[in-house]
Amino acid sequence: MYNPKSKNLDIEYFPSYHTTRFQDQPEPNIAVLEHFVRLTQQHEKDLTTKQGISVDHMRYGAGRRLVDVFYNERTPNQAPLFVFVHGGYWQELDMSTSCSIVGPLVRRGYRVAVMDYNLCPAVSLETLMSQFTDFLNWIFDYAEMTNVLEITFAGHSAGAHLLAQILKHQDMINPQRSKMVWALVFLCGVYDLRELYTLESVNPKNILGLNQRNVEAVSPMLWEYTDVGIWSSTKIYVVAAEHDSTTFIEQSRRFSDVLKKSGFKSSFKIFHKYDHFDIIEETALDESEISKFLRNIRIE
Ligand SMILES: N[C@@H](CC(=O)c1ccccc1NC=O)C(=O)O
Repeated sequence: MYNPKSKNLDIEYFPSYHTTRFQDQPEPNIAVLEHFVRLTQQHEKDLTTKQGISVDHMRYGAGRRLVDVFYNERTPNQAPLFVFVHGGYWQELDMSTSCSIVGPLVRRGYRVAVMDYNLCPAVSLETLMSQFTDFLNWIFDYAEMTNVLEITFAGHSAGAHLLAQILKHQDMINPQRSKMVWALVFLCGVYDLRELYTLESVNPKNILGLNQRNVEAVSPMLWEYTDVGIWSSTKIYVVAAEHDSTTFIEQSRRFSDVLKKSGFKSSFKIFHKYDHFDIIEETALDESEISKFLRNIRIE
């Protein structure tokens, strides 16, 4: 559907097969994932032990519904808030691998919230999505309570998919809230799950709980967006990595088109040289291309 030339959808939907790194290893796809987990866990440890960053542990619900908020002694009271939603195909990864983005943003004056969520199959994808909208409510309440004036949200991969719900729930996001949202950054996401849910590799034993009837309702590419006007001051960036599959890159391109046609201020961008994983790993480096992009959003 998104890559007419593909003969193997399992490969199209497995980001680790598309890295160009670790080619000297017997299985580069396994090596890239191991490296990602090791490096991002180190990033998380370094924040508090080496970088003088403090963290408040909070929760928006039971189980894994956690929010960690990071700041340092120079963080202003009304600091802009940056919220990160991790990926892992709704079934893997957690807070310990999701804090790479924190350091450079805290050093630039942001308060950074990293959220975690209950994973499939403990919950179905539909339940996870509804718990994610509870999180959105929670974070806007938190922002209002702490006098935050400006929020940017970023989601990676499955986290970008979850984040797309912010554009749909007009009942919850009133104009006062949408005006606070400076930017939405969708990194390397999937927005149409119709091909993906049929794949045993991505959705083993249907742990996502999807079928032909509910798959469209969980596919942001297929949603109808109304009340777009309340988002007129929010910039939307749909970002893909050069070394992601054609399917992933095309999903991002088409999702940005859908948003633009619906009336949002969306732009599509391919980040050269990055793959699905180092685009996140390098958010930990103050001078990487992805870090420069993220901090320039505010002054663009
Ligand atoms: N098992 C997958 C891993 C994966 O999809 C993934 C890993 C880290 C962060 C995001 C991911 N994908 C989507 O959410 C793979 O081998 O590509």
